[in-house]
Amino acid sequence: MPHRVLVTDKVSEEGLALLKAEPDFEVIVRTELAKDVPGLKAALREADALVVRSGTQVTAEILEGQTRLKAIARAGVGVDNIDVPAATKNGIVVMNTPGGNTVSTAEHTMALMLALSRNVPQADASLKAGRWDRNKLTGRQLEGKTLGIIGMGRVGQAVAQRALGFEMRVLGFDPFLSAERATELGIESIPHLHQLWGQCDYITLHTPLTADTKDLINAETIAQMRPGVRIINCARGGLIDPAALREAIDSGHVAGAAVDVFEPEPPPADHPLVGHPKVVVTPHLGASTEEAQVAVAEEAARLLVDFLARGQVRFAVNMATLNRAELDDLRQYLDLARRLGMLHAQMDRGIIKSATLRYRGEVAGKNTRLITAAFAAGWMETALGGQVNLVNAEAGLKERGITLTEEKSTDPGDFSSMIQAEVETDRKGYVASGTLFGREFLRLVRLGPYRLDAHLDGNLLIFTHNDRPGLIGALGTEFGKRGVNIAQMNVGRETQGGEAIGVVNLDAVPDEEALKAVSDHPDVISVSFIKLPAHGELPSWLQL
Ligand SMILES: NC(=O)C1=CN([C@@H]2O[C@H](COP(=O)(O)OP(=O)(O)OC[C@H]3O[C@@H](n4cnc5c(N)ncnc54)[C@H](O)[C@@H]3O)[C@@H](O)[C@H]2O)C=CC1
Ligand SMILES: O=C(O)CCC(=O)C(=O)O
Repeated sequence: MPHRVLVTDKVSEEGLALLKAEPDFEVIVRTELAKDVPGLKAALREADALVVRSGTQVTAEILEGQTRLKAIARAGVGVDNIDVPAATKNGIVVMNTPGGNTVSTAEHTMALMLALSRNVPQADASLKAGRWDRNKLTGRQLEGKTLGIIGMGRVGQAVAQRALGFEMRVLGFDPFLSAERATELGIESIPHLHQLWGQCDYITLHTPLTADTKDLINAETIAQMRPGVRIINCARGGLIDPAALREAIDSGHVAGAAVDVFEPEPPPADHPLVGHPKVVVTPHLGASTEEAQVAVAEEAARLLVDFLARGQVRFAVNMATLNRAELDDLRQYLDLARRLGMLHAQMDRGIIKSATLRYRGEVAGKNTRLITAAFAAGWMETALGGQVNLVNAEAGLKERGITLTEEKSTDPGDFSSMIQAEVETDRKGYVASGTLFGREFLRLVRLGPYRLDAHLDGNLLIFTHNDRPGLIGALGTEFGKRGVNIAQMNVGRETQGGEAIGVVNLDAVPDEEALKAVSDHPDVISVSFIKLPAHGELPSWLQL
């Protein structure tokens, strides 16, 4: 089946051409679905990936129960139009294309700053209306003025460089802006936002919209600003309380504003800022240049080709970056951790509270975060089936209040690599450890207090028992009578004649009667039947 990519916003032809040129890709452009929730939901049931800009709202309702959809590529930076937690919950990777539209957005910010300072839109409108209003339209120079930049990421830094070219004094506020980087850029780093407001002639916003940045510009922060300040927003509409800004412009405290972004988009006709004579507005044009649109569309296309055809994850906002080589290197460990998770899930030892993954030896030097995620995926797979994978497993455990902890030691111990998973429940903790023999064979080497060497695949019958002669033979007879062949058998004990554990790999699933016959044996203490994937059988998220 070809990889089907659905595109619901207008993206440049160059990006679509890259996707269409791939041998096993089918591209369907349906921009009318951007505003059609039931239509989009239905179309996604038949799609492997979705490409959007900011026009499509990808809500939890749309993502719920999507089993074929694997990836969403945002041709742009902001993913606030995508419900990322809902995507994570449904195992969908969300990727964006940072960088491709940085310069365009920074240039648009400068264009708005200049237009605002020199009354360009008002002058244009007045001359076209037949007036020659030279006296009314006197502006201000940027040179020597202080610009405050909130959000010193890609766009913020690009704006800083351009503003320095206009000989402005530039102040930057960003929790991730170090004093060294600020010095390198030639700007001043402001440690606390409250120190920035009163110093600026211009304030420009370049942060994402988050709970912290929502209504960052409000009546209270505006009151701390210098009279005559001008405000520019090319980031997200929700960063400004529009009613508060309008009031401050009307009172003269704020000299004017330039706004490219709104909440919602398009803004309603009675939006407090849109019709105001001292506000310059553009319809979310920051990234709308030929160059930026080609760059982000091509990058989005490359992200999807890399992901769907080559198993490489780049610029994911809800998953650790994983490339093919890393996946190839980690695959056996991921498989081992997943099987340990599946084993724990089926042991039925009370209500799960937490798990600790201990990595020893060579594996401790690998990307254990992913291996832990694979354990979590295996752990929840029995309960949640195919809905769970590397993207959503850890978040799924967190949602359920279960904590995952990692411990690492490069000391190899008895094996060159060992993964130990200890699960704590309301009853007691339980440990299972696994290792790799060669590159291919997954072994269970510890279960509870017992050392073992059991195959970690297929049908496993695990039974604790009194270490007495005759039990193993009796068990073989019971299974033999029912035509269930024993493929492997492994026994572990702490002391001769004490309590012991047996792990039997069976060629077929034993029926209830066979299991009952085993548990009824006077020397058997407990019996668990565990179903693991066959040797070499991988879930789709490990087959990329
Ligand atoms: N108008 C348009 O067409 C475009 C708008 N954008 C928007 O511009 C914004 C910035 O984009 P990029 O620079 O590419 O993103 P970025 O991720 O490179 O930079 C964002 C910066 O904001 C900082 N930040 C987060 N919370 C903050 C807070 N409370 N106070 C101060 N700084 C904070 C982060 O530390 C980060 O350095 C995003 O919201 C993006 O969606 C980006 C491109 C085009
Ligand atoms: O797709 C667009 O033009 C919007 C770009 C944007 O806002 C972003 O990249 O965050």
